[in-house]
Amino acid sequence: MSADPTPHELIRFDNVTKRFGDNTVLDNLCFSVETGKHVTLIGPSGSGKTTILRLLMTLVKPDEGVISVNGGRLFPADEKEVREVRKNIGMVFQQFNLFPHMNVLRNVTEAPVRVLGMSKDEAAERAKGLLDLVGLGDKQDMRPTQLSGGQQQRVAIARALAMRPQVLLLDEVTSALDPELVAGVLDVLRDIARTTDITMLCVTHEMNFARDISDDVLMFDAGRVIESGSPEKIFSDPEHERTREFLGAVL
Ligand SMILES: Nc1ncnc2c1ncn2[C@@H]1O[C@H](COP(=O)(O)OP(=O)(O)OP(=O)(O)O)[C@@H](O)[C@H]1O
Repeated sequence: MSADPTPHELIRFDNVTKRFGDNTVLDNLCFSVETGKHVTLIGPSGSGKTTILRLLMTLVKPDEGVISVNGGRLFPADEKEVREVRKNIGMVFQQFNLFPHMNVLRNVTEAPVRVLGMSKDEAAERAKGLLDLVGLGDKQDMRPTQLSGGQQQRVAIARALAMRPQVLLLDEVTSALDPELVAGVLDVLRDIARTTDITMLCVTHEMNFARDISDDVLMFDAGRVIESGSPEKIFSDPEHERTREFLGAVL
């Protein structure tokens, strides 16, 4: 298989292997995500889903293989190329990791001003639009500690979007939230999926959410994609025994 992405492929993993010591977490993994699509990774705990997102954020490096994003290389690549390619990628983590000493508006404007060189006025104007989008237009002067976990996570979503990424990585973004706060965050993400053209790659245990927003669902097991398809196909008529077992346990 050629390691060059086609024009429609925003993300491409070619024979990517990642080991932690003796533990082969990703095993010659191949998959791609087309521009504008919403793709969800599902699978048992420890199957390597979060590791995929961490590779895309360059928080860890693969041992072998090629990772491409938007036609550029993340691996193997020199630092300059990695910096350029990384600008296409935003991520929301389980923990919101907001800057506690900055108010909500500044949390959203800080990176566009510092990293993209955006003027403070332009960054503030865009941030206000994004805070409206996540339902927090009236909270811009608050500190993160004055907000609920769900509100903090919505600020983290606005902060990721403020960098104008082409792809948004979502790593179990509701798993640290109290149950009553989950729906508000997922509704915001559903809106973003519906109203923007951003590409999304999600790891989630929220199967109804996955069913709602996904164009494609990839089922992982032991570091490989064992089955992929539309949510209708994967959730209603899975082919693989491991997928049936997994869905039987979580649905
Ligand atoms: N920094 C690390 N050092 C050592 N082992 C690691 C590290 N990060 C992940 N692992 C191991 O890699 C495997 C895959 O982890 P990963 O977090 O990608 O799985 P996951 O599918 O996202 O699981 P979960 O659904 O529980 O979050 C696990 O066995 C984990 O212990």
